[in-house]
Amino acid sequence: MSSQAEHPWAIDVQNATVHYGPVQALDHATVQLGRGMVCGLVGMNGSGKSTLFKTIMGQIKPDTGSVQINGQDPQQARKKGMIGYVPQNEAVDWDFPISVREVVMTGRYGHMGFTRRPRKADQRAVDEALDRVELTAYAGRQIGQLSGGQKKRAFVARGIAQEASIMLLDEPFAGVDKRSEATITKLLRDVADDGGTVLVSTHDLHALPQLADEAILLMRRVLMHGDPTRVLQPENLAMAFGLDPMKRGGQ
Ligand SMILES: Nc1ncnc2c1ncn2[C@@H]1O[C@H](COP(=O)(O)OP(=O)(O)OP(=O)(O)O)[C@@H](O)[C@H]1O
Repeated sequence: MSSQAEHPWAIDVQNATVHYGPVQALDHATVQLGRGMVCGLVGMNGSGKSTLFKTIMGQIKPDTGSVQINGQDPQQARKKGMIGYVPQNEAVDWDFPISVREVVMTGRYGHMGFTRRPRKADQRAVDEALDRVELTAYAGRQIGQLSGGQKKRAFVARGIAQEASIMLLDEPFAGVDKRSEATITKLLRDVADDGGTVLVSTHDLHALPQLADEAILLMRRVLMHGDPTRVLQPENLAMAFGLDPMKRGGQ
């Protein structure tokens, strides 16, 4: 990671504005994240969280501003396998005929070259990632034939096998059992402890201080970015949600 470490920010989004036709999804959003940390991304439905992820991955080019990943163009960074992504459930075709193991193996494509033929190191990385998310016994199963929590863990395993230094997770705790939540939370901490950068959107505000070192409150623009406990102060949540969502039991 020496060349990456020369750049002060792993994720550097400056003044990004994104429109879908007439809908403005991001409004001059600036997000700068360092290494060795987990950052929670909080905002109501439609506040631009998924759009921010797509912008960081280079899937969307903002109308204004700039995006750099470890000092590089985001599309290049993604091609090099720097960014692991756990999508929202809705963004995945769960009927696709692919096994859990094959999904995790797609994380190794960046390591394989043109042939995409897995070598021993790739097989080992996939085995280890499946073990860490406790899905070894489910490796041969079609990806749709897993519980909600197991599906999320499979995509987290893909990011681990990829050895991505940046992990983006879009609501990994939605519809997830406690065991999966604990496993995923621990793995994200491990990624951060290894010097990685984790950005995770969540509606579980109660768990945020345990999960994250920093938090971002998004409402098309960044309303606040800082210590999770400070960001979660009722007056800040009222700005982002209209009323105190902690009293509504999350969301
Ligand atoms: N492909 C699209 N075409 C048109 N509008 C879109 C598209 N994707 C998102 N939007 C709109 O952009 C805004 C931001 O959407 P986005 O999905 O980024 O929000 P979000 O915070 O991730 O929401 P949620 O919590 O519901 O997942 C919303 O108003 C949404 O309706």
